[in-house]
Amino acid sequence: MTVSKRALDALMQHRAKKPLRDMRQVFNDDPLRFKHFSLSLNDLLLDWSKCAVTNETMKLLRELAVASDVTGKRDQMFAGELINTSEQRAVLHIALRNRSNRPIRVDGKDVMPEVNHVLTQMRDFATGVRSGAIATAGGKRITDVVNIGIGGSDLGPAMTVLALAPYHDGPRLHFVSNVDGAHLADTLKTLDPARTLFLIASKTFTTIETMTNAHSARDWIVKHLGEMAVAKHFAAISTALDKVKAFGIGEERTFGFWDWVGGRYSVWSAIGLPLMIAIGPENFAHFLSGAHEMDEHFRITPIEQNLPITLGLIGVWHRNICAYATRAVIPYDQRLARLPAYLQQLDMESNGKGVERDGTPAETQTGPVVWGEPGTNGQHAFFQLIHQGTSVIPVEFLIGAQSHEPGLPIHHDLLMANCLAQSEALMRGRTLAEAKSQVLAQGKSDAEATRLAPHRVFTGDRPSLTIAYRKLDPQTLGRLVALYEHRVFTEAAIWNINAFDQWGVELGKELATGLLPIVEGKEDASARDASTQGLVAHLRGLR
Ligand SMILES: O=P(O)(O)OC[C@H]1O[C@](O)(CO)[C@@H](O)[C@@H]1O
Repeated sequence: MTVSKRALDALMQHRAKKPLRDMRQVFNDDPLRFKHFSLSLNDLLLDWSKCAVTNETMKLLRELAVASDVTGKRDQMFAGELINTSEQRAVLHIALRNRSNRPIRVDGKDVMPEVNHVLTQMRDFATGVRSGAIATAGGKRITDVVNIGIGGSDLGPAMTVLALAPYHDGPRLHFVSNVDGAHLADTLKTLDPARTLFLIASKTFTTIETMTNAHSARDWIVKHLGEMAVAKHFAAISTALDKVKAFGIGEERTFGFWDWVGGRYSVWSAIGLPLMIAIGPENFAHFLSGAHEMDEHFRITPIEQNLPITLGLIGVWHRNICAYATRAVIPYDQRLARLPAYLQQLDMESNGKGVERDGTPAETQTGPVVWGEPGTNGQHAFFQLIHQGTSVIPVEFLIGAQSHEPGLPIHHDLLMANCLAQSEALMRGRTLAEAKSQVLAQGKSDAEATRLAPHRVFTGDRPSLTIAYRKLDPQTLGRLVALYEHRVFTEAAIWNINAFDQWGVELGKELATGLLPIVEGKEDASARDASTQGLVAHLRGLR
């Protein structure tokens, strides 16, 4: 048995002793509970006091972190070691926001000069587009920028552009990701080709969705403005510079990055160009600084005070010890509406793994299902199940103290009150006796109250944690995203899995390639399974 397995077993035995039963009582007994189970980095606070953990739990979780060598693995990442072992790659998104400029080496070579070079190239381009100095083929100002990409080449910029809408003073941004022609068609309908710039974002420049959308966008420009216009209406972001060239995009409009940047960790690279165009280079630099601040915290802070490590340990507690299969991320911040989708890729593509780093089957459960929607909307949809359903779902609330809407103060007060009320309700619950007296207070008979009360019982003791910050500004967003990245890292380190490959997306891609000629009617489906054959026949019959 490995050391970390032993540490997990110790946690299992600890929980079997039911260290905490009634969270209401726990809070009554310990007025300092919030103080003991919260941490902060400047104004960013993590409160996990409403999770069913004790000092002993935290001690055992920290021992698990030590047994799993979380800090040793973290140091390997920061040192540029090839920790993505199935692809023999370093993992250095932290270099992209290394505002200290401390040398970071891969194979002995400092990557910072290249990182800074691309940042300068991005800044010049973004400034030119924003000021009008970089214009379209007809000399017109660019009013609309369309990012064509998918996965990490879409979610990062799309999530952050929405999150930082109050700082958006550049051209309008649009995001096309789905190969469904509806996505591109609906976007193009709103645009003037003479004023539109396309950014083709693809790490590999081979992703079928992106390349199909890119070619269709190219056809649209050629149809309206002619072949010569392509050079002025396209730019590319990729690690595959030869493929970009073959597409017809010039070197001066190509923004590179490197194989040590994973797609889902790439918003800090040139993939963040749409964000920089939207909010300007200075605000983009604040976004990077926020992440760098979290990196430094993660890199040097002891486990006990380390926010990402603590968040990861709580994740492991819920996933492995309490056996909760999912976790919900509920930002009480409408502009973080795409954060759950972003975190789904970050978390589930990183930690949805069935084998350990050496290829042997994982010894424990790995990544949970991550899902969510902004509050308060979620309250009127799925919160019923979170409060009274038969599955326990740990919730992660995010809330800012200040909004960007000073003219609507009551809205933010209501938002905060709702966020706090939800976590309180999950923790406190409502007993049968309380439910019954509530019904009685409404003037119902005792018999009626006895009949209705069970429907109004909330078991309580449902775990949630809250991440609170001053305001969703670029710096804060940078900190938040980096916090979640390092949380995913911490969990992967404990599960001993490689968080930086994604072989699980390959099979579907390969089969789609084989199915295309069948869907097109160029090949027959007889070699496929009966279900696939039946579906092909049905769909083709309806065409
Ligand atoms: O940027 P690319 O190479 O087009 O890839 C897009 C996405 O596809 C994946 O490789 C698989 O879904 C993601 O990891 C990546 O973010």
